[in-house]
Parts: sequence; structure tokens; C-alpha cells
Amino acid sequence: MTLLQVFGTGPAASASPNLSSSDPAAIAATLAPMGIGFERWQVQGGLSPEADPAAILAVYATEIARVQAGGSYPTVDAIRLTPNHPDRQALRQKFLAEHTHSEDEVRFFVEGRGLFCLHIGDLVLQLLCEAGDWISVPAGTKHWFDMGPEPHFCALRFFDNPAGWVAEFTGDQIADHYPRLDDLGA
Ligand SMILES: CSCCC(=O)/C(O)=C/O
Ligand SMILES: [Fe+2]
Ligand code: NI
Repeated sequence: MTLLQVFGTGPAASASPNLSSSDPAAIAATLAPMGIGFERWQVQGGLSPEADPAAILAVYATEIARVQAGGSYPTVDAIRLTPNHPDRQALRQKFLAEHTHSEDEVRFFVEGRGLFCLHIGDLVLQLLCEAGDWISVPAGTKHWFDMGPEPHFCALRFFDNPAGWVAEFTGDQIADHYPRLDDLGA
């Protein structure tokens, strides 16, 4: 189940959230004033374990066309991580390092789950994303992402540039002080 938890950033702030909700409408209403889009979209049934990124993108051609209709995100990829992925530890550490992007972070989870953590002012918002969750985070937002030690997710990622995923790391170790995906029982 999708879950939003909002924490402060002071000492011991990560011990318990100020707000916790699994209601999609409440989650969207909480995030909207911060410029963050959250929607629930239909997913297209089970993806074959053998489906490569091109096949996954073909399955979601309609949803991709909808996102790209505005003209802002001409590049799209499909990232799929499984529990036995050979690079899972390195990839987990990369995404756990707080970073920003010079473009909006637009993602559609089509399988599995992952924990997005947004560091906005004196708040940390942790959004446990599940299949069917679509999010849009404004360019420049400090954030990290936890796929857990045994990742299981597939997300479509929309970019405004042909290079795809480009990040600037902040060097802040803030992620060490907040719950991880496995702390949520996910
Ligand atoms: C859920 S998509 C994989 C992670 C990613 O692209 C990103 O930018 C995390 O912050
Ligand atoms: Fe990111
Ligand atoms: Ni620290």
C-alpha cells in the first residue's frame, strides 16, 4: 500500500512522523502545495520476467504518450530491478545519496515498490511508492531513493534531455538518519 510519512529534520525528528497516510487523495493534497504531483494510474497486469525495457515501454505506450503530449519529457526509459540484480548494492548506494536533478523527476511505478524521500526545507517526506503510483517532483528538489537490499520494482522515467538520468549529489548524509525501505516492512 502506498504510504506517505512526513518527518521534521531536527535531532531525533526521524523517530516518529508528524503525518502518516495511505489515502491517495490525502497524499495528493499534502504534496500538491509543494509542487509535487501524485496520481494513481492503472497498471497493465503482470509483466513477463523476460520483458526487456523496449517491451515494457511498448506495453505502456498509451501512458507514455499521455505524459509526453505536453512536450516536456521527450526521453523515457524503463528501469527494472530484481532481487538478484548483480549491481543492486552499487545502485542502491547511488540512489541513497541525496541528490538533485536539473529537471523534474517524473516516475510511474508499474511493478513492485520503492521509497522516495524528499528533503524540502525543514521537512523530509517519505513516499512508499507502489505499482500504479505516478509522481512528479520539481527540478532542484533534494531527495534520495531506497530500493532496499533485495529490490523489486519497475518504473518508467521521463526526462527532458536525451542523456536521461543526470544527478548532482549534495554530499549530505541525511539519508542515514531516516527509515529505509526494509524498516517499513516493505
Ligand atoms: C524509481 S526510479 C529510480 C531512481 C531514480 O531514477 C532516481 O532519480 C532517484 O532519485
Ligand atoms: Fe532522483
Ligand atoms: Ni548526519
